[in-house]
Amino acid sequence: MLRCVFRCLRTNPTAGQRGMSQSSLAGKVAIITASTDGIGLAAAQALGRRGAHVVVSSRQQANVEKAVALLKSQSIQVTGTTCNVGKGEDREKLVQMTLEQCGGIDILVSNAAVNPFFGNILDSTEEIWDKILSVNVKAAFLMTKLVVPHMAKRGGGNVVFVSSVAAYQPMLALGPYSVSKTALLGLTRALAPELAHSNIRVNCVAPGIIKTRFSTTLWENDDIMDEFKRQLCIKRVGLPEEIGGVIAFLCSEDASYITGETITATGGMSCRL
Ligand SMILES: NC(=O)c1ccc[n+]([C@@H]2O[C@H](COP(=O)([O-])OP(=O)(O)OC[C@H]3O[C@@H](n4cnc5c(N)ncnc54)[C@H](O)[C@@H]3O)[C@@H](O)[C@H]2O)c1
Repeated sequence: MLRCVFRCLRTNPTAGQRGMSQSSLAGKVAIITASTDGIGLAAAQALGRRGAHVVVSSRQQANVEKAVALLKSQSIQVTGTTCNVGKGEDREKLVQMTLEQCGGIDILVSNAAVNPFFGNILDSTEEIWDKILSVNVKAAFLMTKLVVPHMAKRGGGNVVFVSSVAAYQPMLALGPYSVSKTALLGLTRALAPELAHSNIRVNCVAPGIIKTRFSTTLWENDDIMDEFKRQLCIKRVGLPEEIGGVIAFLCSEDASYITGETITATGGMSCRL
């Protein structure tokens, strides 16, 4: 047993043992879904600044082109394509293009999400549930399933799901969306033990209220924000880069002993299931 452990340590040295910065992602290839704006774009910037080649995507070609130009202007290695994560052929195209243009896949950040419904949960329809679960949960799993064999070929990798503080305490009028985000906590825990054998870590980040287009109705409303601030230790809305940094940490060797976990980044809101 001990001999096996030592052999393992010899064949899998940590970044520190290899003498490189543990937060460096040089040579890594990272796919980030819905990454032309908001938290996805901030994650691409954080991963790219640490040396990863980032593959950005979203549904609109014009948005992809804009994000690629921005990242290039920041000296980040970047490739872009359109991808609707709800469509199987788009997911496959994204993976195929990454393999052809970047030679492999080391990181997946599953960030895309929709929320087409505000209201009492009992007023939500089957169509709404299908849409929310399909994009927010099923596509996250199916993207993971597609990239895992390619990560395994490279000797390991990292998957990060983007959940929400709403996973812990469903937000008023956001019942189905909140439930989809709770499902991602479960998906993280279900995948981590299976993928540990392939040296793939699976983690999740649960942001609080972050200033992006997605949450405009929350942070633009003073009454809602006053109520939220009462629950916060850090009395302000979060910024996309404050989540991008957490994602990059989870994908780095600094987090080499972390898997199956969700990191909450909420400005100190209490999060308990
Ligand atoms: N902003 C917040 O306060 C907040 C808080 C907690 C969690 N989140 C989560 O962070 C993630 C990113 O959101 P954001 O706040 O950066 O907003 P955002 O609007 O910039 O990002 C969401 C993106 O998902 C994209 N998207 C939706 N359906 C898609 C599909 N089928 N295929 C591809 N892309 C699709 C949208 O076009 C949009 O660009 C989401 O998962 C969201 O649930 C956001």
